[in-house]
Amino acid sequence: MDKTDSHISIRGLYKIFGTEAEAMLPLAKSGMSKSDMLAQHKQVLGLRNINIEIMKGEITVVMGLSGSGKSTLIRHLNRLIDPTDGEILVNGNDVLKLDENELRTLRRTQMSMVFQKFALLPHETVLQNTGLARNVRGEDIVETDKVARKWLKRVGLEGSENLYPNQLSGGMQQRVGLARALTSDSELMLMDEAYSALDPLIRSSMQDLLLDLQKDLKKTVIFITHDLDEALKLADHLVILKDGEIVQQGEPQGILLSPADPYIEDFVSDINRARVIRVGSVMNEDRSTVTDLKIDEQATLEQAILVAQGQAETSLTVMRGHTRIGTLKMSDVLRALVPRRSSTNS
Ligand SMILES: Nc1ncnc2c1ncn2[C@@H]1O[C@H](COP(=O)(O)OP(=O)(O)OP(=O)(O)O)[C@@H](O)[C@H]1O
Repeated sequence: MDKTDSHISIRGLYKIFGTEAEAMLPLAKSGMSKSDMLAQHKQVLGLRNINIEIMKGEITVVMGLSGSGKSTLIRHLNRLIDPTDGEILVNGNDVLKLDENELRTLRRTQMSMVFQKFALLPHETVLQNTGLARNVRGEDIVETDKVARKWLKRVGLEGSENLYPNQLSGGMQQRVGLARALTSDSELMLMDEAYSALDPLIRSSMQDLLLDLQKDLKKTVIFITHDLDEALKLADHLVILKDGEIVQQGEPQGILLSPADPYIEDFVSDINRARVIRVGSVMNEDRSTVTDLKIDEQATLEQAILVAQGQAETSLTVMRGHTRIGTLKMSDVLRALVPRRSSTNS
């Protein structure tokens, strides 16, 4: 991995909530469980030894159940919370060493947030809400309006500029939240359960919109969710938290195909694998078998099965653009459709 591509480095991060946090650190480092620390010392282990490289231009999804530490982790990035131990580097700068002024500048210029509850100002119009971050920074109003209008159009809200938030549906309000983050022009977008309050269809279209925008924008996005389908759809890099610890992180297809432990196996067991696993993750690189039946490496296994018309003996030629990059055998597809289990009796 090229270090220059790292946007945020989180190294050895620990967070313990309570009056004796510092004193608890050696216990947390020696592996005392969260429940023991709570029972014996009345201190809450929020995060333990978190190490993540958040790469520029990627969507990093942090996923975990309620209480796993997602919000605690994201709040460290803009220093709404200080760690008990560890380092956070943003573009190589240690955020723990910033003074109040530098921190304010970091929050206003380098980061934008999209929240689940939209956080729109009710007495300001859509256009004013969208330009908020730039207005707070004291930027030229005419230019801000121009940029805000551009992004409102891009997220599908052209014509709604003069409406007020309560005149919009939830999905539209979330589009304003997204347009506002884009108008602020920060390199980093923090999206905290941003789509969790939306209806499934609207949620799905907002996910598509983010992926579509990301093709051009290549922002660094940190997306928090407790929904595995959403995580698998959006993530370039997926971090799975449990009880304040990372259980597994990596490229989502790799996690699906090689879950690190029974917790992750359980987590991924309900996924519709045919619709989520991609041909490129399952193919072999043998290019000697040439067949007329072609499939793109980004296609899902379901699409591959359709192309092979369900014939078990068929092989497909896997393409990246116009280049042949490998072969997909239906036997490999079948194996990938059955979740890997580390223990057969579980
Ligand atoms: N200010 C605090 N004081 C004490 N404990 C806290 C505090 N903030 C968080 N915690 C604890 O830290 C752990 C992680 O909480 P956190 O809110 O980060 O989880 P989460 O994954 O974001 O959950 P949710 O999805 O419900 O928001 C929990 O055990 C929580 O009770």
